Amino acid sequence: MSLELRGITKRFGSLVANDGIDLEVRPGEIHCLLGENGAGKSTLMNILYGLYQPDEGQILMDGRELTIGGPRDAIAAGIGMVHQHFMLVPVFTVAENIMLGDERTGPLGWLDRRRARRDVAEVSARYGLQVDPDALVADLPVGVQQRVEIIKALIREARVLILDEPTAVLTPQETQELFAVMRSLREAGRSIVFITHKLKEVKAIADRITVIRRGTVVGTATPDASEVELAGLMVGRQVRLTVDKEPAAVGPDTEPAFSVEDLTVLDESGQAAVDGVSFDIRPGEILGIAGVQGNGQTELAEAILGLRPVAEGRIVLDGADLTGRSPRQRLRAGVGYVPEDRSHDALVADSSVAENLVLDLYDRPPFGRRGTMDVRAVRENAEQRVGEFDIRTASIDTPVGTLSGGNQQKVVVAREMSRPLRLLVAAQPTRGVDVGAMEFIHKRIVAERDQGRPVLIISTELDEIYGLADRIAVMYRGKIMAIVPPDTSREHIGLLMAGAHPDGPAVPDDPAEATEPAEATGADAPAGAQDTENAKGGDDE
Ligand SMILES: Nc1ncnc2c1ncn2[C@@H]1O[C@H](COP(=O)(O)OP(=O)(O)OP(=O)(O)O)[C@@H](O)[C@H]1O
Repeated sequence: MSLELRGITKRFGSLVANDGIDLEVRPGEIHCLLGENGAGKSTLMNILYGLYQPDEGQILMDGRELTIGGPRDAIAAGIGMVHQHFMLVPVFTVAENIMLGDERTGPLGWLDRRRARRDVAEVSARYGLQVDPDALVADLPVGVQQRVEIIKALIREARVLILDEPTAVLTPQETQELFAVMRSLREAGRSIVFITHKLKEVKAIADRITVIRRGTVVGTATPDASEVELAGLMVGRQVRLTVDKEPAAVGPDTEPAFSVEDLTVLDESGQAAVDGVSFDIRPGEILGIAGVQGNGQTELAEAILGLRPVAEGRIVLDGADLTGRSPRQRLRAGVGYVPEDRSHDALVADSSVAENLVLDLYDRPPFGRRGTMDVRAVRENAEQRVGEFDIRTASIDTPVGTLSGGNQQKVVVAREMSRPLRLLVAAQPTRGVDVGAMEFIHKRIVAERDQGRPVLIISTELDEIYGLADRIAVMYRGKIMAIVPPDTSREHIGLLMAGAHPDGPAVPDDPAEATEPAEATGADAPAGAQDTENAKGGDDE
């Protein structure tokens, strides 16, 4: 089976999202679609899956033209798609979700259930996609939910599978598991179109690479191209893939500007998601929080912003206790916040780019006064930010929800980093942005630090933590395992992330038995051989 897109053009008003794109997907290949934010990748895939109709162009399967009026036609033609935001019903089981929308299914009778469970078991076994058909989707980690989506597509006999930034929400371990599944699909002769911004992933898994820029194909590459070459092709200029920064200019005796003291935060079920966490950040210093997703980082950030109640402990900025204050008061106190889930927590999809760039600032100078917005000031600000952060949008009046994922992220970062800050808290600050935008955002974060601000970066990307952090705190099961210097080895940090003290036994579940992190690992010790030694020792075990 081979799939061909010929001369695909798609316009949204005056904006040409796809401009005569040709793409050929061969049987049994993993074809990477690479391109800067807003290049038109998702648009092209949405056309292939029937979600958008092209203005021009053809789609051919084995030389025959297809008419794809909607996803139903795409599925019938053997095309499956896994979106970034899953389309699963959380209160249903895996098997029930598989049955939904399947034309063979009646009113969810037991015969259908039995068949769905059998289908899941069969596809799971064939491609190494382990899933319990009776599990409730709501109880499954993101990586497993994604697997359910893949199984759903495979049961509908997808021969071409579209994966649009599937790894953006996965842990490194889950990414490796996904890659294993992708390889077994390739071996079985299925084709995969894979979109990602992570060049290491492209090199690890792609058979062929097509690069798109501003709606047109600008080149193709093979996985032996270097990351620098791929980055250059993507954005059309040289990109620095490492963060350029001097060590922090703060002495160990500098008074902290921001402190979290013995903080405990509960999750929805009343368990301690953040469990007695303490740390300080000095002015002009970046503290990076490393950890596998789901170890309390989200709750920590939300508590700092006042979006989640604090059960115990204090949050102090420049000597003022923020603990009891509302989120609005904290933002006004100079806390900048880039949340991990931008569409949920940071943007109003139907409001314009310009409005989103002043979301909580519109009623005070310089953007307004006593509840009234100064439209001219808001527009001027938007024009400036759009230029400065290279936000690709048809205009500043465009609803932010129609921007590409990476450009939505740039709107959030632009807003949060363009006001007078006394603390910056950024969770997954570069999620979904291209290498060029990543370089820029990293530079801005370092500039914020260099102006004397305390900065808290939460990231599941260890490369990002290493690139930015002056000290690294590792979180595991709601606790900080240790705070270590930035030249600590990956092995050492990896062990801490997995809950093991590199020079001791795993952390006991009973907090009463837990050793103080500082004692256990020499946290806060100056950078040096000791930690590397520990790491090696731990690795050998
Ligand atoms: N429904 C829509 N209405 C208006 N404009 C749209 C719509 N969907 C996409 N666009 C525009 O089309 C262009 C291409 O967007 P697309 O989402 O395809 O980019 P992308 O390459 O997937 O980017 P990213 O890497 O940021 O996800 C963008 O300028 C976007 O704003």
